[in-house]
Amino acid sequence: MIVTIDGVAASGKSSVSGGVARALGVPFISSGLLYRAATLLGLEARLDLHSAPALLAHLHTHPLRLEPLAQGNRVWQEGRELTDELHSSRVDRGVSVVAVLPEVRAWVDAQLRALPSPFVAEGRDMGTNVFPHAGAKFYLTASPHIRAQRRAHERPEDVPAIEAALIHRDELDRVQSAPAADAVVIDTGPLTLNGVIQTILAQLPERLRSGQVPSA
Ligand SMILES: Nc1ncnc2c1ncn2[C@@H]1O[C@H](COP(=O)(O)OP(=O)(O)O)[C@@H](O)[C@H]1O
Ligand SMILES: Nc1ccn([C@@H]2O[C@H](COP(=O)(O)OP(=O)(O)O)[C@@H](O)[C@H]2O)c(=O)n1
Repeated sequence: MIVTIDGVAASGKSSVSGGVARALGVPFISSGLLYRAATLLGLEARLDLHSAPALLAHLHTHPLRLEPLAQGNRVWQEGRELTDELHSSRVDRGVSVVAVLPEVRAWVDAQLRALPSPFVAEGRDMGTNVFPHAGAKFYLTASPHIRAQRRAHERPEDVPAIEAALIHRDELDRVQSAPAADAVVIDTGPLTLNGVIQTILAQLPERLRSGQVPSA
């Protein structure tokens, strides 16, 4: 069984998915980390981030591995852990350029679909494109200002600069960020993190909530 939690940048996808996954006793998958890792490798190798052939050739010679641990996902490039470097402002700025490339999206999708279920998957297109047959789908939103206030605890820039960057990234990500028609949309603005987690758990089918998560 797969639960998808999509949404806009800094809407709480990763924190909420972690809480929901822990409550269900399953792993969660942060798809955005693969886009971030591809971007980091591209920046380090001074590649043109608009060039899918250059990026994919580099990814083939420098394979990435997503480790979907319950306490937080990690990304490895062979023996090197990239996780701590994936949330820098320079990766934030480049990632939407990389994520718009269909060839890169196909590369990420193939890695995600190869992971064994059950799990909670979070990102932009988990419920629409990657796992359209998921057992339950959610989509998180919040105003740009609230999201910038939250992210200000995690970035060196001030709230107005973060808000402007989030609005810009929302626009670049717009195509792959549409909610699934059958997703439950949750405005996280008035809710605490735990409030969002409980809202989702309360809306899951009973067979999932009871912790009896089937493997397919
Ligand atoms: N409902 C909420 N209320 C308050 N803070 C939240 C809420 N949801 C998430 N946060 C905080 O906002 C920040 C961004 O959340 P995160 O899970 O990284 O979002 P995303 O994965 O969508 O980018 C984190 O510091 C997280 O603790
Ligand atoms: N399923 C996904 C996940 C992320 N992404 C891209 O990866 C970027 C980073 O996503 P993320 O979920 O790690 O980070 P935030 O947008 O939550 O800050 C997004 O801005 C998108 O460009 C995507 O296109 N599709």
